[in-house]
Amino acid sequence: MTVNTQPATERPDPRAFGLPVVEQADIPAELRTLVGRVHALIDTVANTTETDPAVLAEAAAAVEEVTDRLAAAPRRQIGTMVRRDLPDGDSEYGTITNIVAGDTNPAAPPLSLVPAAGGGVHGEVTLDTVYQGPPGLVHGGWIAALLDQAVGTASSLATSPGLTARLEVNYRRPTPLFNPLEITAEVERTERRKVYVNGRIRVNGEVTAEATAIMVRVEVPE
Ligand SMILES: CCCCCCCCCCCCCC(=O)SCCNC(=O)CCNC(=O)[C@H](O)C(C)(C)COP(=O)(O)OP(=O)(O)OC[C@H]1O[C@@H](n2cnc3c(N)ncnc32)[C@H](O)[C@@H]1OP(=O)(O)O
Repeated sequence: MTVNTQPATERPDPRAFGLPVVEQADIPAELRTLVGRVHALIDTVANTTETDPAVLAEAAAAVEEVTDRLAAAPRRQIGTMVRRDLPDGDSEYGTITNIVAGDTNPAAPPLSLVPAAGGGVHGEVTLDTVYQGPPGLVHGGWIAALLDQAVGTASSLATSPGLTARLEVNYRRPTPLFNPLEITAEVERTERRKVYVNGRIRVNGEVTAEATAIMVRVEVPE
């Protein structure tokens, strides 16, 4: 079995594919604050018991006004990437609106995956009712999404970026909302362009879901 790990320097630069790159450090603090406030708005709207039509109409008009004001500026190009410095001195790219870990996506949970001391990646996130499936529990699709992101990031950092060809999730226990979820993933082995990766979510040290995945590394044109 070959572990065919490419050094980080061979990772493709998204600019070579015509994708704009934003430095994470250059994202304005005020935009981050706005993203957090909009997430709070989503959570609040999803849970409000307000029924007064005047209050609801006023809120909708206020949101529309802010949306129109921000829409006056050009939208980002689809596929815009963000380059992040990692604690180990390496760096990674990800789409800036990635639904699981995008810096500017108010629907994304505040998940940051970083290299783990023993290899692979780890991150921690606490989910609110925006991600609810069964009462008080994280939606199974979102559990898969978190694991997909973790195995994809582990594969990308250990080798080079790829697409998920296969993801098998084993839901062992309910994954609760409002509890810190510890997410880890690591590469098991590599065969040509296929990267076999394992990941899991733990709550209070107990595994609630685990995944095995095959990532297929994207071919970079010469
Ligand atoms: C630029 C910078 C980007 C930075 C990104 C940061 C990432 C962050 C993390 C993001 C995380 C989020 C991630 C997401 O959300 S990724 C989004 C969800 N995934 C997709 O949309 C993928 C859709 N599928 C495809 O595009 C193609 O099928 C792929 C690309 C996967 C392969 O098509 P391609 O034509 O390229 O390759 P090939 O057919 O020559 O096959 C090559 C090898 O692979 C083996 N194989 C193929 N399929 C399967 C399968 N289903 N099970 C088992 N094995 C499979 C195949 O047998 C062969 O093996 P071998 O003959 O060598 O033994």
